[in-house]
This record gives sequence, C-alpha cells and structure tokens, in this order.
Amino acid sequence: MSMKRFGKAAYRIANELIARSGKATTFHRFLPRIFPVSHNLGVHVVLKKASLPRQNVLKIARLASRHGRFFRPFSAVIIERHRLQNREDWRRKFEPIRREPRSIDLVERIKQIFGNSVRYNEDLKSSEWPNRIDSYEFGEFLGQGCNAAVYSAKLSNDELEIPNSKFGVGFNEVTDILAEVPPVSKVVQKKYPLAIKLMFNFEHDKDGDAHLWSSMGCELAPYPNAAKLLNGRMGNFTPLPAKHPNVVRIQTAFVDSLKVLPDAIERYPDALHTARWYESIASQPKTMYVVMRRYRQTLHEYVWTHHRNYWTGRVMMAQLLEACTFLHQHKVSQRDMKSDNILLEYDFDDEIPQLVIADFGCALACDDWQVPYENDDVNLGGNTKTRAPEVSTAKPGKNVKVNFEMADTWAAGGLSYEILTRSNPFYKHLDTATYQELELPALPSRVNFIARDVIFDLLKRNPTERVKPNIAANALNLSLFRMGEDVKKMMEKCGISQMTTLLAGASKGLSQKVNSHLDQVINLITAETIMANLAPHLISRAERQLRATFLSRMNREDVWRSLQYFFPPGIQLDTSATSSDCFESVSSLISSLSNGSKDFETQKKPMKNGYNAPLLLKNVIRTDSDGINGIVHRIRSK
Ligand SMILES: Nc1ncnc2c1ncn2[C@@H]1O[C@H](COP(=O)(O)OP(=O)(O)OP(=O)(O)O)[C@@H](O)[C@H]1O
Repeated sequence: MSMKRFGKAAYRIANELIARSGKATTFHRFLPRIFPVSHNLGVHVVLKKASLPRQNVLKIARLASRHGRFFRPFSAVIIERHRLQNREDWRRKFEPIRREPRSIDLVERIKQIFGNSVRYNEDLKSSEWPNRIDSYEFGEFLGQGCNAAVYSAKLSNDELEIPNSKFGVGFNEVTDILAEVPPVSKVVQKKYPLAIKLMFNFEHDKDGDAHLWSSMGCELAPYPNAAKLLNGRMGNFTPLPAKHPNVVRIQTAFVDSLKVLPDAIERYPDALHTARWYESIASQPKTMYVVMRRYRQTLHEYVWTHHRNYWTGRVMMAQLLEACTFLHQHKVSQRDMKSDNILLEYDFDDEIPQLVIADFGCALACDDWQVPYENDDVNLGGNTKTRAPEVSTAKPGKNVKVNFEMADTWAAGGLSYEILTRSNPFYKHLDTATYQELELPALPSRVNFIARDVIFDLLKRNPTERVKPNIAANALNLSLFRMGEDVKKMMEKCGISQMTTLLAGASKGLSQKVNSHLDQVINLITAETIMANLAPHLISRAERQLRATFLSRMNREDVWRSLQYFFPPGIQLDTSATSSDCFESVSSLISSLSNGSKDFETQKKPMKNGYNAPLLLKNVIRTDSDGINGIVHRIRSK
C-alpha cells in the first residue's frame, strides 16, 4: 500500500469521525474500530480497521513503522482494541454526539461537538466553594501588587474533594483509556492548588461590606457569578457571562475578617489596621478575598527562565488572542495587559503552557467601550506603558470620551513580542503615544509569517485599521494545524485560493460553492483535532484546549477573512491545485506528525517573493543556524 493510499485512508476515517457524529450509527460502536499508531515525536494517527481487512491493517502498521522511527507493537493495538470493545460504558460517553440531528450545518455541528462536550471543555463542570476564610489553609506567598497579596491555598478540610484542581482532570475520559501512559495531570497534584488574593483594604475606618464590594468588585469581572454576588452594588457592572480557558479561573469571592498572615507586617504594613490609627478603625477589620485556580508562573518570569521555541510561542499567542476575542465579544476590557498579569500553567519545563489573562482590578466591564474623560482623575487603566495609542494620546476635556474597544487587542501585540523575543518594545524603546509603525522592531525571520503579520496588524496605531482579535486568533489557529508539511498548501489542495477568498463575500449561490472548499478544510482540521485528542501525551493540553476553543466559536465569514493572511488580495499566487488533491494532503500528515513541532516551525520558510516576504523589511533580524531557542543575531537586510 502506498503512502498516498495510507493518507487517503486516514482522511476518510477522520472525515467519518465527524460525519458519523450526526448519523444514527453510534459513535461508540465506531470508535472501537479505530486504533492509534505511535510515531516518534508526533501524534497518534488514527486508522479505522472496519473497512480494511486484517492483512491491510498489518500492512499499514508496517508502513507506519517505516515512516516513524518508533512503532508500538501491533499486539498492543489488538489488546487495546479488545479492551475498548469490552467496555460497556463506551455507549454513555458518546451519547451527546450520537443524539445530534443530522441536518445541522457542518460548522454548527462542529461548534456543538467542541462547545458542549465536557470531554473537550472542562469548564462545563461547576462546583461550590466555601465562602469563609476559615475554610482555607494558606501556603506560600506567591506575589503582590499595589492592591493585593496572593498566597497559595487549599481547603482546610483535607477530606473535602478539590473539584477541578488541575486542568487535565476530567478533561478527556477517552484519552485515559486510549493512552498508553496515564495523563500527566492525574499524576501530579499540587499540595496547594488554589491561589487566594487578599485585597488591601486601606479604609478600615469604614463599617460594613458594601464599600469593599463596590471598590474592589472589578476584580470579579471574569467571574460569571459576580453580578449575583455584587447584587447591584456596582451599578452597571457587567461581568463575563461564562468561564473561558484563557481567562483566570475565579472559584469564588467573599468578604470576611482580615487574616493577618505572619509576613503581612513586613510585606504590606500599610494595608493593616495598625496601632497608629487604631482608634478610628471599624469594629472588625474586613477585606475581600478572591479564590482562584493557582497558576505556575507569570509570562514575565517564563520568558526569562525558558528557552524560546517559536511553535510554543505561537500557541501562547493564539491563546492570548482567544482570551482577547472572548473579552471583546462581551465588551470587557482588562486595561492592564502587562506580562505580570498573564499567568501560565504547565507541569513540565518543555510543556506548552496554558495561558490566562489575570488581574482584572482595572477592568472596564459596563457594556460600553466609551469612558468619559473630563479630568485627570478618571481611571484609564493600569500601566501607562501598555496603554494603546488612542488611550495614551487622549487629553481630558469636556465631552471627551476614550474608547477601549481595541485597547487590549493592541496590548496583545506588545505581549506577543515579549512571548517571541522576550522584550516588549513598549516597555523601554518605544512610546505608545508617539511611535510610528515602521519603528516596530523586526521579528526573527524564523517566526512564522502569519504570526509576524498578525503582530504588525495588532499594533496599528489607528484602532479602526487594527485587526479584530477574532480574525487574528483565527489566522494563528489555522497556521497551527499540522496537516501536511504546509498548512497553506493543504488549503490550496482543498480548493482555497486567492480567488475563492475574494469570492467568499460575493453572491449567495457562488459563496455556497466556495464554502464547500472551506468545509473541506474545516473537516480536516476537526478530524485532526479529534485524532489529537486521542493522543494526550503527544499533543499538549494547551494546544488541544486551544483547538477546541477555536472550533467551538468559529464561523465561516470570519474564517474567510482570516484566510486573507494566507491568500492576500492583490498578489499573484500560483494555485493550480484542485479539491481532489485534498485527499493527498493528509498523506503527508502522517510524516509531518512524526516530525515534531520544532520541525514544523523550521519548515515554514518565507517565500522568495509575494506575501511571505517579511513585512518589516528595514531591519530584518535573523537567528543563527540553531537559533530556535537561543539569542538571536541581528543582521540588517540589504
Ligand atoms: N492565580 C494565581 N496563581 C498564581 N500566582 C498568582 C495568581 N494571581 C496572582 N498571582 C501572583 O501574584 C502577583 C500579584 O497579583 P496581582 O497582579 O493580581 O496583584 P495586584 O495587586 O492586582 O497587581 P497590580 O499592582 O498589577 O494591580 C502576580 O504578579 C502573580 O505573580
């Protein structure tokens, strides 16, 4: 059997994974007929045995072993298959997918699969957390800012179960059974899995809780229950309506008596009710506590302690943009987007971190992007160095309003620089109020062209020209798929071209036909994601979650707009591929999967002419030959 046919088989099976989810045929009966084949660094490639006689399966297995340096013995595959077939409870696990009506549009069905299944989205699980400080035991000090100190914590009663204490727990039951090794998240448990933010109350002379809720309530913008908790004490405060994997996870918040921890006098004496003004303090000093999931590190610490890998960087960027997309969709602006406020979670140093936006103390969440700016006392958010140009150039005056709609999106551009090069140009070199776009430092040439162009578009001075976060996130997500050796070629083989991208917005009949090409791409992407989910130890949690997030929110119109990053209007492209070639693209999936993420990044060399040429031609930075992790050597282009 040729490699080409092997690829075709994989494609058909993958395609069926999606198609069957809407058919009467039960998914649970289909799954036992697939099995994973291990590759050296890559991903399990799932093949269906059903339509292939046993000899063929063996042939495929042998073929796979030749294309990957490591192959799990076939006997193990057989054993695994038996194990699946003998498990009665498989039926239950696929109930939600089985019940999907058949007639639903492909994109809608994919959105439902990824949005409504706990398997792909642990956020659907919810739990109750105690609202008394005595219920928690404090651990080490984690950090402090101007408004609060943060400590690790756990529930004091050890008997109590800690719900969702790790990202991976309950993330994907299927993988627990299919994976050869138990998912890491089940093994590693933190002793103190929570982080409690103890807010500084500088107004101990005030009685009651109301002033604490109203002055500190912004912290709760990412907490969907906040509106109920605040009970109208913050006027038109509109917190995020749901949890998001890339937004800090707040478990609960409450006001209780101030707990004076052993290091408090040394670290934050001003926030304590000291003898100095003892007479004026209220009867029982209180403050607000925010109980969060504990993360491992800030982005700032991470970039200085970890080698750079541009693939990892791109996954982190995409997560950041997914968070911005979610905030933007719900008219919330975090307004303090610095790398100390981006938190990361990972278990191993070489694991791609899960990224969240944290610290909403300066957030704007009132269902309106505009803030009246009549005088200097108005709060325009956090650090001046990370304010978008339209904010930093605003001058207070009568009827002046500052629009924050695109402020976080702009800041994500600076943070992307930090992710990829360690340094945010706006911390030191450039002034947000006066910089010119041409002054933006060039990125290393090995940074993928989509990431590079997206960053440039995020940092447009004019907010109306700036790329919307969802379009930027889509482009990055698309660039991260591993189909074949080149995502763009894969798309071309599915029939996407400069022409189809242009036609997509044209008449309905026409765009329906054009959309069928896009559906092929989406089909492949979804299939690859489902397959990836069956190999949790080979694709990072962060990347799987990112894919699920993207697929659960995408729509065709936005995807077409994002495709302009791959097929920009006005530049001649050679796109002779037909949609039938689409099948072939998957044949290279197998070999590319076995190459590992680093190689993917290095394969994406910019084209000699056309769109892939670096946009920032003036000052191209190149890495040395093995510069993927290291310090870059700057070479001026001629
Ligand atoms: N959930 C968490 N898990 C782990 N560490 C955290 C968590 N939340 C905060 N931290 C740590 O505590 C530090 C201070 O937290 P935070 O930025 O929320 O405080 P702040 O007083 O609001 O800061 P700022 O002065 O920026 O307003 C963070 O930089 C981070 O190092």
